[in-house]
Amino acid sequence: MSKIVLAIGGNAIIKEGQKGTIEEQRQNLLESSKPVLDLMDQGHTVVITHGNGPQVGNTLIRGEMAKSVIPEYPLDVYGAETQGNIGYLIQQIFKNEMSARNINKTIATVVTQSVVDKEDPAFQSPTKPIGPFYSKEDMEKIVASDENLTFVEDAGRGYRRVVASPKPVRIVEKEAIETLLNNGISVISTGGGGIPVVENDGKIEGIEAVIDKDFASALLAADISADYLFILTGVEQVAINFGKPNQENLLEMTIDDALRYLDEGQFPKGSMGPKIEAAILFLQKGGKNCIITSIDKLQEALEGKTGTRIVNNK
Ligand SMILES: Nc1ncnc2c1ncn2[C@@H]1O[C@H](COP(=O)(O)OP(=O)(O)O)[C@@H](O)[C@H]1O
Ligand SMILES: NC(=O)OP(=O)(O)O
Repeated sequence: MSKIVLAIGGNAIIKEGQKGTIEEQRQNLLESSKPVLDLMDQGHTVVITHGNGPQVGNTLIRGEMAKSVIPEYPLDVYGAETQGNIGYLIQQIFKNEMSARNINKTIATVVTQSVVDKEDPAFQSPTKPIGPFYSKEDMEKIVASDENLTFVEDAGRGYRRVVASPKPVRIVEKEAIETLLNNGISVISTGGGGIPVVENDGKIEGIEAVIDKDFASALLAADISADYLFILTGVEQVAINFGKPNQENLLEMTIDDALRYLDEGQFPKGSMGPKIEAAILFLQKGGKNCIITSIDKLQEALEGKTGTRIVNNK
């Protein structure tokens, strides 16, 4: 049986066009839970990590809009809020579904911190899209009212606010996660890439950013010697010439292929790019199997029938 890290995108929990109500998120997570429960049922050890881009952006807006009556919090604390919120939904849905399917397992969420380098150049140039998608017109109105805000066009889906996204260098709760796994407990962790923290004089403290959950998941998967890292997103396979008439879906890609396609601009920075870079990171840290696919194709991808497997050079 395998140890499998499953990284679920924030955009799979709040889908394009949805407002992000709790009912919508519950329904999306319930649908996502079924293929994951199948893996647990087969005896695999599962770690679920998840994105928080839409959720942390919404929480930030909530804080900004309410600031005349209650204090605003820093972005790392909002990240922690989303870990609790999403972890709660996932563990409740999984617990209920496990009971219904007679899967005798325990699942728990670990509030997880990821150490970043305070000198990371990413603090000087925000790249991580968070929160809702805006039309160009609405985005321009927001920028006119607050010129400190930066937006980018996100993979043809509209404009989103961007914040700094430094690279994770260490998962603080790694040992706690391993201990739970070694005792047969399924774990939800590293939500939103982990709460960003920096080390100062031997102490850790929060810093305002949103970490890419695919990088943090790759780091965690390597740290715990996972057999598989699955990066689960909105497409069944990675493609070259994505969205064009000559689109070609890829079943397998070596590190060298991936680097060449990245150079060619086949994988945009705000969407597929970080996933490919995270896959390379996992392999370079000794990982063997990284597969990018959609959650409904999990089983077929594990069997090698679909998904895109990123592999070491041959
Ligand atoms: N070359 C590509 N191949 C496949 N999908 C791509 C490619 N380039 C961009 N995409 C888009 O990137 C999306 C994944 O990024 P995103 O939605 O930001 O991730 P997440 O699922 O983590 O929220 C895919 O669903 C697809 O729409
Ligand atoms: N933190 C993070 O990577 O979130 P998304 O997957 O929602 O972009």
